[in-house]
Amino acid sequence: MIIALAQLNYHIGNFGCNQSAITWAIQDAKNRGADLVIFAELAIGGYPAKDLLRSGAFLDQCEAAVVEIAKQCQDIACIIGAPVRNTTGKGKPLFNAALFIAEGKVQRVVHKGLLPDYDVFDEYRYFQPAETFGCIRYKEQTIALTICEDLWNIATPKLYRRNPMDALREENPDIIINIAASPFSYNHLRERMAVLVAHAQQTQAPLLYLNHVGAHTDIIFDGRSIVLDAAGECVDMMASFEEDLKCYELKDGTVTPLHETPAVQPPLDTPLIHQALLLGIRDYFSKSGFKKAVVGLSGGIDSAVVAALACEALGPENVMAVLMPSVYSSDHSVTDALDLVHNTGCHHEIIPIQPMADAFNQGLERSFSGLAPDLTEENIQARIRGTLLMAFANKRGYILLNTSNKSEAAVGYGTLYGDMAGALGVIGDVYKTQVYKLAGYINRERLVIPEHTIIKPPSAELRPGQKDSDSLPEYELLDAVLFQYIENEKSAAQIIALGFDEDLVHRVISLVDKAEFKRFQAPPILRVSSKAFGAGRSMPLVARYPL
Ligand SMILES: Nc1ncnc2c1ncn2[C@@H]1O[C@H](COP(=O)(O)OP(=O)(O)OC[C@H]2O[C@@H]([n+]3cccc(C(=O)O)c3)[C@H](O)[C@@H]2O)[C@@H](O)[C@H]1O
Ligand SMILES: Nc1ncnc2c1ncn2[C@@H]1O[C@H](COP(=O)(O)OP(=O)(O)OP(=O)(O)O)[C@@H](O)[C@H]1O
Ligand SMILES: NC(=O)CC[C@H](N)C(=O)O
Repeated sequence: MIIALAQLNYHIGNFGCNQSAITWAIQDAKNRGADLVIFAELAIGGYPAKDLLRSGAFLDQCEAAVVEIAKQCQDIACIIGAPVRNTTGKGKPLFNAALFIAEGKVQRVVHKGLLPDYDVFDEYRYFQPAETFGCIRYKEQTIALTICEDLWNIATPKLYRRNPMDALREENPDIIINIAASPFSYNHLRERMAVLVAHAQQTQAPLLYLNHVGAHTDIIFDGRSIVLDAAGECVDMMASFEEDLKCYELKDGTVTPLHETPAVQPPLDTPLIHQALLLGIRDYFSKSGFKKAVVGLSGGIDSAVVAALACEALGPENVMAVLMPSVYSSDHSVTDALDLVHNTGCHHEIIPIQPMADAFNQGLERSFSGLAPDLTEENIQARIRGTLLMAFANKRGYILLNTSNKSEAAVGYGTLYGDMAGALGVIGDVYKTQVYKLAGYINRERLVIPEHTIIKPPSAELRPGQKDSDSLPEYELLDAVLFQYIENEKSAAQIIALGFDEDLVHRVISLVDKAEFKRFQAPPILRVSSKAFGAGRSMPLVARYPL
């Protein structure tokens, strides 16, 4: 049996576009002699379709799409993920299903048993879990057909009481197929491979794992679909962050790629994050119908990295950098920013903000008489910049890219309605220390991020001689504590037990907790870690904590 894996970039709710891609893949698989073509979890409709799954019209379109696909599956079979209405009258209104289509109609509907509701996942909101599990048969092969999380109950401690593979293994499957929607995070890939290898080895059967590729606002799918042999050895890995279609022959319990398979090197974190952010920016723009971006360029590292990524993702001709010096801006603020403009080839404008800051301060003079200048006036500068950038967005149809990094977002080091403005947080899940690594990687072949931008001490330049280190611990230390608190979800006591200074840990945790109100108003952030701010870290806003 020849099996094609179609790793596609879907557009949530864009049925026309998804249908064309699926039709093309079915045709391509047929041309290559495939007997079966496989598409990802909830390929019909897209993942995560969220509350669109509550719309009858959306579900009708999903059903219509399945009918169209079935018509194309006369001389080829197909497995595809789709939401399916629950007609049992019990439980949630939908199943998250894998449809097995052959001879022009849906032959079997397999329901997902384990529904993730942690981190960014919210499947119990919509779907009823499967109660029973059984293999499907096709061309004399017994296939354990599973849907993403169905394979994930092997961690200790176990997340669920059931393990669908325990039932499926009793039928001695010839192959395990897993259709997935497994979002990228740089620290998720090893875990994913370990889960798949364990199943191939336990079942002693080859495993075909098919993932989505493409970004949907914050969530980025990396593709990297995986083929394992019955010993759990990796036979092939499909393209990273790109669409791909590959064919494999399944014969006598062995799966053989029908193409050259170059050796796969274990990927490094920084190049992966770089690729993920490019795809995140590109898909946000293309799927929302925008072409051009605007960025406030300060001469600092964060805006330089965001501007460089935007130039690479969208083309420098589609990026406008706005330089907005104030009286507190150093000379190098403008010269470093101009160097980046020169290195990337993007457009730029220089708008000094002092006249506007003076006008604000004069306007407030009477109201604030007798009160010493403080953060208020500093924040006015950040808000003038935010206002000007949004004016560019409004007048010229640009999208404003936000430049806050994860360290700042964590401790609330940013001004509401000022530098926190923007449609998409490009590096909001990248700690400051990782931003430097990203800058080094962007410069790997030629100088893009100016050398001086990289070596100078970070500063908000909102008052004379200001440095980030005046108000924050050194970033190496700050990021190490933040990682333990946010990604590893450790308590203050546990972090202190790791050897960090007690006062520092309490201070950092208190800053993080107190800044929840800011993150509620922040733009969506491209998720590249296992714990990003946004949907995957849900905290109460009005509450008394730390506990
Ligand atoms: N729990 C709560 N729920 C809802 N709102 C709450 C709140 N607590 C305070 N607030 C409101 O928020 C206001 C304070 O927030 P906000 O106005 O943003 O200002 P604030 O946090 O006081 O100051 C901004 C901070 O960000 C730093 N910054 C600014 C710009 C750029 C950079 C950089 O280098 O990246 C750093 C700056 O140095 C300063 O430390 C309060 O006046 C209050 O109105
Ligand atoms: N002089 C400026 N000209 C243009 N934009 C600015 C300027 N100063 C700040 N910004 C915008 O506000 C954001 C916050 O910048 P700020 O300099 O306060 O600290 P930062 O977070 O360290 O960022 P960066 O490393 O980009 O300077 C910047 O990333 C930039 O988008
Ligand atoms: N769609 C899913 O079931 C995804 C959950 C899974 N554990 C993953 O991230 O790979």
